[in-house]
Parts: sequence; structure tokens; C-alpha cells
Amino acid sequence: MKNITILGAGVMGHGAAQLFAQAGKNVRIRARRETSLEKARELITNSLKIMVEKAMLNDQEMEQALARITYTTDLHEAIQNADFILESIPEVLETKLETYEIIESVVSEDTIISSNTSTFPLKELTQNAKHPERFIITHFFNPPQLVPIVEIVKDDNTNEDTINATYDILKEIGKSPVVLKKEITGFIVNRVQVAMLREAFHLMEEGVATAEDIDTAMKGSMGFKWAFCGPMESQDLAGLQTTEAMVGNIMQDLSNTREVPSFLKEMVDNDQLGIRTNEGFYNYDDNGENAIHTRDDHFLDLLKLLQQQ
Ligand SMILES: NC(=O)C1=CN([C@@H]2O[C@H](COP(=O)(O)OP(=O)(O)OC[C@H]3O[C@@H](n4cnc5c(N)ncnc54)[C@H](O)[C@@H]3O)[C@@H](O)[C@H]2O)C=CC1
Ligand SMILES: O=C(O)[C@@H](O)C(=O)[C@H](O)[C@@H](O)CO
Repeated sequence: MKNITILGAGVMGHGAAQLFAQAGKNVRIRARRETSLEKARELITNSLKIMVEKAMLNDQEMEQALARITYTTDLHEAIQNADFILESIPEVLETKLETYEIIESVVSEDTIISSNTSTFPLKELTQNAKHPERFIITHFFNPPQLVPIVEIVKDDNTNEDTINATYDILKEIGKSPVVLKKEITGFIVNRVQVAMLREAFHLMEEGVATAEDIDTAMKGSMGFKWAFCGPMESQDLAGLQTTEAMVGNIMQDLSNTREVPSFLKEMVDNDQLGIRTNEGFYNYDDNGENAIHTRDDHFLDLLKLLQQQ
């Protein structure tokens, strides 16, 4: 597969475009506004520059990757002759369904349509599809150009060819796909992440810890361990009798709320959206430019270590 289309040029779309372009693919990226495309071009350039600074790419490879990306606001132009489409537009089911309807009216039956959804099961995404067999979920993690894993989610309708071709292209661009055995809302990682966030939010609401305390505690403990020793491996190394005691003593005391915390709703209502508005759990004055640079600098060091394994 050579022609890749990325729909949406936001947090995920621009990184995915960069990733496919670095792997030699012809990439078209589509956003509704020129300003979003300009921002995406700037973010991609900055991300490639950090890779050059860290000698993971040379100047020529950076220029070649940039030259492989075409930017457009025209949806029809973006999807024409695409082999593989990665939909990375907002997590709003109606918006995704409307977009799939347009895509299916334009592209050939061979085009694979994948979604970067963080939550929706494939059944919901394909409820109106003419050809559900060529739909699949490829859940990349932020930043997609650096995080190694992609969750692949299929359902009973998904064609084996779609699964195999998706798996192969993800391997080809350097990712390690994990194929879920059956579909479930939120897949593996976001279910575990949300379970963890539920408890972290509870600790904040109870006044046990601040957002900063939680980040410090998690980065220096589970964050330190998990890149090389997963949560299940860690239990074997600890001794499962201790795991049993820990789970038994703590589980009964954990938050079991099914509600989004009110403080989070208030933050969103007050436009405290994180780097997008310079205000979130922390404050920023540059729309997160420094935070992204520092994050990517560290992630590239970690990626180098993982690639040596
Ligand atoms: N932000 C994250 O960390 C992650 C997000 N995802 C998923 O990726 C998808 C995209 O998320 P983000 O990149 O964070 O979103 P975003 O809001 O940063 O970017 C969305 C893009 O879609 C465009 N867009 C907005 N409304 C649209 C519409 N009605 N039709 C077509 N395009 C429209 C926007 O202009 C923008 O280019 C979502 O499904 C999200 O759940 C997956 C993994 C991580
Ligand atoms: O961390 C990620 O990239 C993923 O778990 C996601 O899908 C989420 O949307 C996440 O970024 C929001 O916390």
C-alpha cells in the first residue's frame, strides 16, 4: 500500500502523517481549515527536527519525509485513489459516521478504512457501512510517530485480508501491532488507563494528592517500570501471594463511580483544555510547545533504548 490518507490534522493526525511519510508512503492529510494544516505542517517539521537533532534521521531524510506529504482541505481530493485511510477526526460518533458515508461513496471497495478512535467499538462505527468488511480500528497512541504500539480492533465482519494488510502496513512503518481477540469499548489500554484515572481523580477529590503529586508518584514508579516490565510481569517478579494481598486489601476501597468527575466537566466547560488553551492541570504560555519538545526528546531516548532490546 503506497497511498495513505489521514483525515484530521489535529493532535493525532499530524503525527500519523509524519509517521507514514517517514516510512516512504505518499501521504495526503486533510483538515477542514487551512490554519489547521499550517499548524500540522509546523508540528511535523518540529518533530522531524528533534529527530535530526538526536541523530535518528538526517537532513535529507527529513526533507524527503516532508516532501511526501500533501495538505488539502478538500475531502474528495484527499481520499481519491487512497489505499489506506486513517480517520483521525474528533471522538464524536455522528461526525465519524457522516465522514464514512462520504468516503464510501468515493473510494473503491479495496480501500481500507481505519479509525483512530480511542473508545468506540467497530460495530458502532460500521453501523451504516456498505462494506463493513474493509473497516478496522487502528488505535495509535499520542504521539503516534513515537509510541511503538498500535491496537488493532476487528469484529466478526472484518475481512481477513483487511486485518492482514493492516497488520503488515503497521509493521512496515515500524509499529508493533497488538490485535485484540474480541472487540470491547476502549480496547485494552484505554480501559486500563480510565480505571487508573478514575482512581487518580478520586485521590484528587479526596484531597489525598494533587495532580502534580500523582504525576510525580506515577512517573517514578509504574512509569519507570512499565516500558520494560509490564504490569503482569511485575506481579510475577513481586510474588503473586503479595499481589493477592494487595488486590484484596485495596480493591474494596477503590472508587467505583460511573460518573465523569464534576471538576473535570467544569474544567472543560471553563475552556481549561490543556495545551490547546494554555490551561489544564498545569499552565502553559506557548500552547505546549516546550512541553511537546521535552516530551519528544525523552520519548526518543526511550525509543532508542527499546530498539536496542
Ligand atoms: N488526543 C489523543 O491523545 C488521542 C486521540 N485519539 C483519537 O484520535 C481521534 C482524533 O483525536 P485528536 O487528534 O486528539 O483530535 P483533534 O481535535 O486534535 O483533531 C481533530 C481534527 O479533525 C478535524 N475536524 C473537526 N471536526 C471535524 C469534522 N466535523 N469533520 C472532519 N474533520 C473534523 C479538526 O479540524 C482536526 O484537524 C479521535 O478519535 C481520538 O479519540 C487516539 C489516541 C490518542
Ligand atoms: O494516551 C493515548 O494516546 C490514548 O490512550 C488515547 O487514546 C487517549 O485519547 C488519551 O490520549 C486521552 O487521555
